[in-house]
Amino acid sequence: MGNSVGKEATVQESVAGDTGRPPRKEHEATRGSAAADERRTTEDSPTLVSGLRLVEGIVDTSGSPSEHDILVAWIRGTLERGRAGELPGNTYAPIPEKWRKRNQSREMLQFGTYTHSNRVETHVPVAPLPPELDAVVDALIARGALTELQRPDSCTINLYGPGQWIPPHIDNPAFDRPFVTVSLCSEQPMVLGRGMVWPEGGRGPCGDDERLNEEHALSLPVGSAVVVEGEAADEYEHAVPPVTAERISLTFRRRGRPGREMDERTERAERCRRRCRDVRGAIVAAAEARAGGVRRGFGPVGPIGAIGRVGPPPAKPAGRREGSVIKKPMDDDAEDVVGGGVLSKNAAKKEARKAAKAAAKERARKAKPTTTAVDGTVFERKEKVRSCPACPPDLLPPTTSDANESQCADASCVAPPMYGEDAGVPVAEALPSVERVHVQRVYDAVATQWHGTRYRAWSGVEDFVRRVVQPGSLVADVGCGNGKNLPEVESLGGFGVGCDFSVGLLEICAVERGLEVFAGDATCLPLRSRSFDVALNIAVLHHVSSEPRRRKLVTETMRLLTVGGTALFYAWALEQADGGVSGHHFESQDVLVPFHKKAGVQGKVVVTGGSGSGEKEGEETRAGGAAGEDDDGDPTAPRVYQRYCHVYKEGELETLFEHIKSWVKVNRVYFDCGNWCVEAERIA
Ligand SMILES: O=C(O)CCC(=O)C(=O)O
Ligand SMILES: [Fe+2]
Repeated sequence: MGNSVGKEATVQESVAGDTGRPPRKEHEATRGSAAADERRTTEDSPTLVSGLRLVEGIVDTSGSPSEHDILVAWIRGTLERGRAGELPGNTYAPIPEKWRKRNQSREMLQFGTYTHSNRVETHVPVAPLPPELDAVVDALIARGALTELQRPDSCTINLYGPGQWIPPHIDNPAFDRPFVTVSLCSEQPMVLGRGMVWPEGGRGPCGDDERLNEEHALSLPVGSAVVVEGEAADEYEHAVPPVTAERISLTFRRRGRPGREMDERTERAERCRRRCRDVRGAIVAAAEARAGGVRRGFGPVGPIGAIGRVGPPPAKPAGRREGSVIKKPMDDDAEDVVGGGVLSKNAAKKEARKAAKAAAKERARKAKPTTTAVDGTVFERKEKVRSCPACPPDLLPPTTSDANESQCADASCVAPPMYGEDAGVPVAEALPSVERVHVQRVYDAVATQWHGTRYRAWSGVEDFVRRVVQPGSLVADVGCGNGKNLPEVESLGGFGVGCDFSVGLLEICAVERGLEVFAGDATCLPLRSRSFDVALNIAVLHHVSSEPRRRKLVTETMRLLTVGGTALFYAWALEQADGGVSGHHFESQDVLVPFHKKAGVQGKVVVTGGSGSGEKEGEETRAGGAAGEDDDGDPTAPRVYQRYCHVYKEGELETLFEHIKSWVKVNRVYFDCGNWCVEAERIA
């Protein structure tokens, strides 16, 4: 779909105001419901919204009938079936009377998830995404509007007749970002703003705070997709002013995992997150400094669209002022709009409260010296203030004595040093060539393809995470790969820090998932002892080529934990059930397992240098072999790579914990989907 479009689609690039770069002339913007002749370009415009991208040509409008015509015919036919009561559940829902009165009476079809007034109602059945909409999703992914990881599971179809509109709202945070709206039938504007109030589809009274009057409009061409994330999704409301001609929009969203709703639990976690940010910052900064590593800020996260402010600010508010809050007429039943009326109303109040608070703070600051804590509390600077007054004690920064601790209660154990590199073994030299050539470089070379098929934590890992991670937990993912274990951690309110030696995979973690990650050797971690509540070591041990290094990896992972903290280890088993998930059969414990890189999949840049035997090995096994900077010209050519694996016999994995038994207890050993697994706890 859309691939055969003759005209080249445009993807807006970042023109975010704070970059200091002038905005590019990319797309015309129109003001609210204004006529097309009032159009201006973004070049006129000093104020920009980040987090918007426009991708044209998703649905092909050429030919007769075009893809567009066929899709529209299918939507109209489906609507008829809905009106006739032939669709399951609330796939078609009758229009609420209040909406009809305000000419908000656009009709809707919903697939995958039912929402009403912006509330997600999972108990109400609707039809799943049909193949006709799957095809649009495929086109969105093929064109890079979304990644496979962001594949939507829900779609709301809005059918607007002339004069119909959708009021300002913020899409429910239970839906992941980005979400995407595809436009059909006629080109109409979408307007973004803060504190917008549109009681009758036109602009209503706003506060006299300039920011509350901010509005930006983006014209949405037929067949295009607008991709909404970041500020555009969560800081700004969006709305569709009364349309001038029939319009159909398809809004594709992906329902986040439970816990994404703005419920009490999320807010509590958010408060804790703010308080603990300095603790986390210190740990990650230490890791970054020591590893010279890769973490958030790796680069711009894809092109960020932006549109300009259009036209002068609207007239002063017609509402009456009560204190610092503007009372607006016409917003009594605002919660009946698509959902955003509530948010609009609240946003205005919130902004006014915020302004008053900021002014009070400023007065207080001028009056006497103060310190502002991370949770926003302002303290008079009489005595030294701890920045984390209500934090659980185990989340406070380690004290000096902790920093100097001897790592192990029992001198006979292998006492882990404070930082791995304190052992005096530089990481690059310590990495055996077989691991460099047949593990690190292979993952670098196949990272994109690898990521495409492994985007979610294994269910056993997810169960463990759900059991042990609490809001505010610090979680180390040692050998984090493409970061698939950490989103669950974050959705539970935990803070994840990942480490891997494949920069190709880390780039995916940082750029696609926005995770905190750094590059390093998992047997030699630049992280402080006893600073993490939970550690994950998933599918790492089977890539370690000697028993001393396997023990070291186990020690290093356990060293990070606070006393009472737990870690989960997964490693491939020699014993694979026939037809098991991995589909592997191993002849011996130390094996090279082929990975077939498909044609057209670009490998990541390999950054590892070195001139050890590893490179030679890479050349020797070239035909079916290793990956490295010695790859021949075409990085998109199909190729078979060999990954080194040591697969574990029953009973072997737990032996790796024996040398640290005075401070580590193995609580559970089990088999899961072709892996031997250990849950271990730091007890001293
Ligand atoms: O119709 C549109 O363009 C926007 C639809 C929308 O915002 C929604 O359904 O949440
Ligand atoms: Fe929306």
